[in-house]
Amino acid sequence: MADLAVWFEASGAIAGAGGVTYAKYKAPRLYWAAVGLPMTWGRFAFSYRNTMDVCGLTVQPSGLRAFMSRRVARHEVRPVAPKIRRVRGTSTGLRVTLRLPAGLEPADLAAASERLRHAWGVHSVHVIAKKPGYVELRMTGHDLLHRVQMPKKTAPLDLVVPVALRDDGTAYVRDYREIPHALTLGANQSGKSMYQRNLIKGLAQLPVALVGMDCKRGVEQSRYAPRLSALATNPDDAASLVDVLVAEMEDRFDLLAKHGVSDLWELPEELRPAPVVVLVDEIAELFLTSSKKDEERRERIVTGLIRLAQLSRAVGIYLEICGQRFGSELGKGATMLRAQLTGRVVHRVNDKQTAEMGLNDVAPESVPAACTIPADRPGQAVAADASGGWGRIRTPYTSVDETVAACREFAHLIPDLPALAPFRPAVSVPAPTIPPMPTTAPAFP
Ligand SMILES: Nc1ncnc2c1ncn2[C@@H]1O[C@H](COP(=O)(O)OP(=O)(O)OP(=O)(O)O)[C@@H](O)[C@H]1O
Repeated sequence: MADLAVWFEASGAIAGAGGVTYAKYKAPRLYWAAVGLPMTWGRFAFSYRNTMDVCGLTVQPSGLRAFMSRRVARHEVRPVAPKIRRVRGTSTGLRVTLRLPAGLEPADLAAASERLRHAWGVHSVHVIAKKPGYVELRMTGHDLLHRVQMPKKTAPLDLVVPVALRDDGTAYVRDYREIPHALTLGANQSGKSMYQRNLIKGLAQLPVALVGMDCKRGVEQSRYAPRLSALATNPDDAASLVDVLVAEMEDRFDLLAKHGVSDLWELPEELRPAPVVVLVDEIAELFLTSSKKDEERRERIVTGLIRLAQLSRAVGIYLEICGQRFGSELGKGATMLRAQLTGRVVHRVNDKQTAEMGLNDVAPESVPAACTIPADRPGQAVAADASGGWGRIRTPYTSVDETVAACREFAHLIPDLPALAPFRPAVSVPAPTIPPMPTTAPAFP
């Protein structure tokens, strides 16, 4: 009888351990909520003081404090660690707000983040400077970019579009008012189109005009035609479209001058023209030339794009440029245009030089991260901007059908911009579903 009880206990324990291991790999969120979070919280609380000590994240106490400790409390003077202000568990990790003592700065904690992650047994530790004197440690329990699940309550709003997930569990958003122009780079099959697809799905829901330039005969963008205000599918049309956009920009500046304001957003709402987002699919196609005539066209396009990139932010025209490479090999004007595109997203690249083209001028320390994106992680990228900040992101998988459905659903949001009307793409109406032929003759009464 006793043997039977031991056998039941042992098999129960083995089944439990098996279940926990299974959950760890197959249902990491569940595992984190049930096992990972309480264990990590406990380990953090128990070892915080010592970990800070051994990681060199403490400072010598001030003279007064040392005096008080020795004379009043009569105990040994200990170095001072950051004070814990708040600890909060989330569905993917643990967040800790710390008050820094004088002498420590956020960069000190960021430099020790690899040591902290090992000490507390978590997947990653990110250090975010919240306000002067405070930092937030964002720990994640597992690799969130393995299977991307966007945080709840992320929806496009104003001119902010959630496009991907950051590896600290927050949403990576494309905020056009903060970073007006951006460049997305990556090798073949690295996930550039998926990035654009997520972006278009989000932008489709906002009251903005979407302008496509896809000189690969429109294979990528023509399916989004129901929501596009304009589409150019060859370099000649692209040149004319760029001319129209430059003229639109000049008209908008006239409008600003007439009302004595310097920015589109300062205009009263009823007078404010709709923002325009220009999505260029493969930038190299606009730079290529094979004859003298092509060179004139290229000059027109490049000069127009540079003017837009330099001036159009104030009038609500934004550039979103995508390509495999974007360097001086594209010829005159390429690096000048690139310098104006201050938002950067670099997917897997074939060579270090491409990563440097995308990141060296904004966040050079992120180049190694872009060079080590594995080939089996399409959609993963390094996102950086002119503030010097950077991070790892990955887009969620979004099918073409989902984006096309969003374009159809929000087709009524296409703003009225007469200048773009000649470039409005024809929308193919889906063929009506014909009911199958009856196999037997209908029964007549
Ligand atoms: N975030 C993601 N999650 C899962 N699969 C993805 C993700 N992003 C891209 N993929 C897949 O990777 C493949 C390549 O993606 P995509 O077409 O976006 O790459 P690309 O860089 O545009 O390629 P190309 O330059 O050859 O057109 C596709 O099969 C796509 O479904």
